[in-house]
Amino acid sequence: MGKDVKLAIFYYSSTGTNYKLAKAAEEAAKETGAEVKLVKVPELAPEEAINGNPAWKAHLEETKDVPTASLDDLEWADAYIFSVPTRYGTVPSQMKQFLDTTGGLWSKGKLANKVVSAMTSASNPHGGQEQTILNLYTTMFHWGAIVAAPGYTDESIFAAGGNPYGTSVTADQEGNWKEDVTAAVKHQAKRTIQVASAVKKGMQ
Ligand SMILES: Cc1cc2nc3c(=O)[nH]c(=O)nc-3n(C[C@H](O)[C@H](O)[C@H](O)COP(=O)(O)O)c2cc1C
Repeated sequence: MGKDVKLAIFYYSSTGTNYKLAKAAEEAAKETGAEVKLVKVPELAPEEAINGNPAWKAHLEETKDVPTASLDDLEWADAYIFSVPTRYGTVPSQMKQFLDTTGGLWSKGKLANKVVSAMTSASNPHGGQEQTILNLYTTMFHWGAIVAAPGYTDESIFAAGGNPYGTSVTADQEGNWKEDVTAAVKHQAKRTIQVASAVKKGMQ
């Protein structure tokens, strides 16, 4: 189903939850036969903030070999999945900084018709997950990308807390998930690829 699709998964994670979400999406995407890249956006926080949180420091060390996102990844892929933690109900500055470097691609129309969806995590069940995903999608609307939100297109979405905008998980301080959202992530990844494949064929 996805053999004709190139997917880039862009994530930011301080303590590992969004890395885990991104990895689950990567696994599902590979099952479709799609060509998949998993990339992290650069860390921007000062050393003292990172060193003050052992989980943050450990996660950065654990993922030091994950390739760093580039504008070429945006141009290369037909479809994107974004995964970011909720920060005061919105997108972390690390991801925003990456998005704010896309003006050159945008002005050449290179981001139009890319198929995208997004995921997030937060500490509280109503901590701003939906808002974060919608804020992320605002940029994608400006790109002329096609947002392939999961809606309620699969049973797994209900078991994952029922966020139709994109999979979200509530995670405690230790990173334990309050809901098992793996099936919803996998459905979302496959659906993003399925829509991307249809768009790509339709545009040819
Ligand atoms: C600066 C900051 C702001 C945050 N804002 C929220 C928030 O508005 N609502 C919420 O429920 N959790 C909030 N959190 C918690 C994170 O969303 C949560 O720890 C996230 O799941 C971590 O993801 P990660 O492990 O991928 O970094 C915040 C955390 C930080 C450090």
